[in-house]
Amino acid sequence: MRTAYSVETVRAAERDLMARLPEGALMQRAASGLAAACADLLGRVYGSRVVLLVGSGDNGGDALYAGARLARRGAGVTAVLLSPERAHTGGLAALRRAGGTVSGTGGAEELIARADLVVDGIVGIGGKGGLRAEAVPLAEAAARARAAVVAVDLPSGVDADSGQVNGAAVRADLTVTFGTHKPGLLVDPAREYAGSVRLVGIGLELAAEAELEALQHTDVAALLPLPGAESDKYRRGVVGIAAGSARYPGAAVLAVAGALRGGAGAVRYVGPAAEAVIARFPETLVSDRGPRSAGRVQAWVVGPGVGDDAATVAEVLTADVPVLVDADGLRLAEPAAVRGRAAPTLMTPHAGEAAALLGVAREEVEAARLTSARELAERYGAAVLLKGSTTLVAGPGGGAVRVNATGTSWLATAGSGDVLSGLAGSLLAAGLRAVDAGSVAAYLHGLAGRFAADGAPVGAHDVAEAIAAAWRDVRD
Ligand SMILES: NC(=O)C1=CN([C@@H]2O[C@H](COP(=O)(O)OP(=O)(O)OC[C@H]3O[C@@H](n4cnc5c(N)ncnc54)[C@H](OP(=O)(O)O)[C@@H]3O)[C@@H](O)[C@H]2O)[C@@H](O)CC1
Ligand SMILES: [K+]
Repeated sequence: MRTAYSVETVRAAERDLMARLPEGALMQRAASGLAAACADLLGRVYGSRVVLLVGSGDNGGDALYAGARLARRGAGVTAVLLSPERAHTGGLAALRRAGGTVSGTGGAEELIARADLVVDGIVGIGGKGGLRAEAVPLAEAAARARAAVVAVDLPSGVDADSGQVNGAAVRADLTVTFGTHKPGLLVDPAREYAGSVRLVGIGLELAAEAELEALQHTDVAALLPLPGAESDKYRRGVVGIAAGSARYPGAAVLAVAGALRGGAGAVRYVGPAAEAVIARFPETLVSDRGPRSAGRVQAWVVGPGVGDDAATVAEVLTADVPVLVDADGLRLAEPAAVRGRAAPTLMTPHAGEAAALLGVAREEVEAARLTSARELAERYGAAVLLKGSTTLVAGPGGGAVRVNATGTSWLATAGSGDVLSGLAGSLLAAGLRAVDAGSVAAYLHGLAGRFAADGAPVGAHDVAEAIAAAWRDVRD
């Protein structure tokens, strides 16, 4: 499991560790990891041109000490000091001893344009608000330059805890982060500024709960429902799909396609698209008698393509089994009916649907994805899967939010969400907790999207078909 901790937790762990270590030891650990990453990126350190962008805090100190290490290996290192009188004294002395030079901000843009590597030590976890005005031209020059850009701990200008970006921020090719990932490195929009992320261990012991968790292959493998020798189809769980309409039969077909690959023993379809479903998937149990009379299921999926069928949505919400609400269902569900449910609920909005549920503009959700997912989960007393290039899954009781990074932009295709809801519903029926079902489904769905796309456009049915390959890959 990859985890990310809040700045507050990092600060507390830093204090504990600093009290036990000689002064400056922690910064040396950070600088040594940073210098090694820079050297890897440069390939040949000797003779390379390195520019350090140095702010007034310890983030700048890390950059200066790492610059000193590179200078000792023969790099030409220049530090651009944003506030010369407040730059880290020890770091500055080390750089000078190693033969590095110092410059003010005048002329910095030309230095950056000629550099092989730019190290962004403007600001780290001590940053507040967006990048300050004096730092903006430097970030812009770095973006224009052909140099590789390495961010120290975080790309300067992004918010460590929320992943929000207010105004300009540094765009990095690589971020070298210390002790733990920070939420902003895993959540969009900040994540896009970080480039690839390298974690350097510095010995922090993080006592509090993580803010974010990102499942990896082994975590997903451990959560996948596998049939035992005793399992029959009913013990493996039956998932009910209340989706589709005369106008949108495809949503039903795609939700069933996802559900058949999610590990439930059987898929029961209820609604007006039974013919289309059966034609494509003859193994589906179909019924046109409404959810309540359809026979026992262990979880429901309601909403994809149901159009204006509010009655079906309301009926499913009264079920005493887990319910996944998606698409039209999110618009039609009575908030009180969701909040009043005793069994778990999983809501799966994209940013636009989440915005409608929260009564804000779509842009606000996109700018503050983590806060929005948490807020929705709390308001509705439900687990919330917020779709996007980094899908988030927040639980109703707070706690760590799951973030999924397997997604690909090829998944932004019509019907892909229907496949995801079927898949997640199937995992719910097989007995996974709502947050686990959502995050395992997002993981498999993202992976399936990558396999199906392989660099070319895909349709949602291709994604559904590739889910089996995603399972196999995870279990390998
Ligand atoms: N945690 C750990 O275990 C370890 C942490 N380490 C390192 O320490 C870093 C944290 O250092 P830190 O606390 O000195 O804060 P830092 O990020 O340098 O920024 C503060 C300075 O920036 C300024 N400033 C603020 N906002 C700004 C903005 N928007 N735009 C521009 N400037 C802004 C602010 O100015 P002021 O408000 O005072 O005028 C203040 O002077 C951490 O990220 C990691 O790199 C490692 O060395 C070892 C292990
Ligand atoms: K930085």
